[in-house]
Amino acid sequence: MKVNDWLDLSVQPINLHYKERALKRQAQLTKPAGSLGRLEVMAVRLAGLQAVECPSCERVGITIFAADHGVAKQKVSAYPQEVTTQMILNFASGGAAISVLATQLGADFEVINLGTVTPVDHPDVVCNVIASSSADFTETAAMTVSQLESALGIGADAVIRAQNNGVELFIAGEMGIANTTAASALMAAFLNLKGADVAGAGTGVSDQGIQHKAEVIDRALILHGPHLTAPLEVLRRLGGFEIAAMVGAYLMAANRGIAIVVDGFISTVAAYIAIQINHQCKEWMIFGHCSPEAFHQYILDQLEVEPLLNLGMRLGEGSGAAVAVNLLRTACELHRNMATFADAGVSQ
Ligand SMILES: Cc1cc2ncn([C@H]3O[C@H](COP(=O)(O)O)[C@@H](O)[C@H]3O)c2cc1C
Ligand SMILES: O=C(O)c1cccnc1
Repeated sequence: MKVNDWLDLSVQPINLHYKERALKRQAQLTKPAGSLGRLEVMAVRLAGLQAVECPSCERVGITIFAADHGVAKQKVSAYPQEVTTQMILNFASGGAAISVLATQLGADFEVINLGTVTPVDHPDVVCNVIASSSADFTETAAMTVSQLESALGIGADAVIRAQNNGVELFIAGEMGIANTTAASALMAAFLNLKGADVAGAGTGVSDQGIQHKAEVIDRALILHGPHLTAPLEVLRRLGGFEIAAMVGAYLMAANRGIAIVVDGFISTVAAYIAIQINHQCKEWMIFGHCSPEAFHQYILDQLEVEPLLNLGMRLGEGSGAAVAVNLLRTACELHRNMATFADAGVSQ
């Protein structure tokens, strides 16, 4: 798909009939009205998304999009660039946090390498290499138009595969050393802010390191300034392959009608971009958690969404979203299995 085709991708409407039926069911369950709080809200929302009275979150699909960033050479991360490749191998061999969480959830788990400086060779890693890295956006655009199109398409294809495998809930995770700098730069461009407003600790850089990140972002904003207008052009200039793949995945999930659980800071920036392209796709997004990464809460506020969890998690990989699936499963179990007042002979 060409860049402009992404702007025309439709978003599937929510099924209001099933949402209404789920709401009526909730009213009949043996509890004071509203007493299960957001668990009720989530079950009803999922019913509208899945077009069933009793939704299910048993079939979860987790795809990790991984890529290196040219801006890493500006020393914006607490970790060296080769960690991207090392973690890809760790995802595939089961040792990463998201690998453990995916196993716990019984999720379909896929790792896609979109381009790393240190090549990856592992039978369980899907290699869709666009280039060895995105370009350093303090010097030039992070991606060419064709690289952006490839990345968006790789994300979308992952969702189509997940749907063909019967996935009910999709999580995009990311890995890419320096990607908090890219995510912060993207938000500065969208919200017309300065580096200092958006830069955070990422993997754990010092206060001085955060100041340096802010300066790197400011340099990029000056370089690309006049061109930072259309959302996909902002993404092309300041993003990265894995962030673009998440945008493509979210847009395709909304088009095909698959509920999404959004993860932390970087994923939320990708969700924000997808929403800038088509506001309706927000309906398909459940925000899993809030990361302590500076500025995550601000974006969630801008989007007027309330994440399910706030556990101080600042890992990425899709990990916060995966933990939130447990709550969604609980919401679905209660909705499906509680007795009604009539069944249990309880006075209403
Ligand atoms: C061992 C390790 C595992 C990770 N898993 C996710 N990230 C997270 O940290 C990176 C972003 O932070 P920054 O912008 O500071 O580089 C991303 O790759 C993100 O997913 C990790 C980072 C490390 C070091
Ligand atoms: O919130 C996140 O997703 C995050 C924060 C810091 C580093 N990596 C990921």
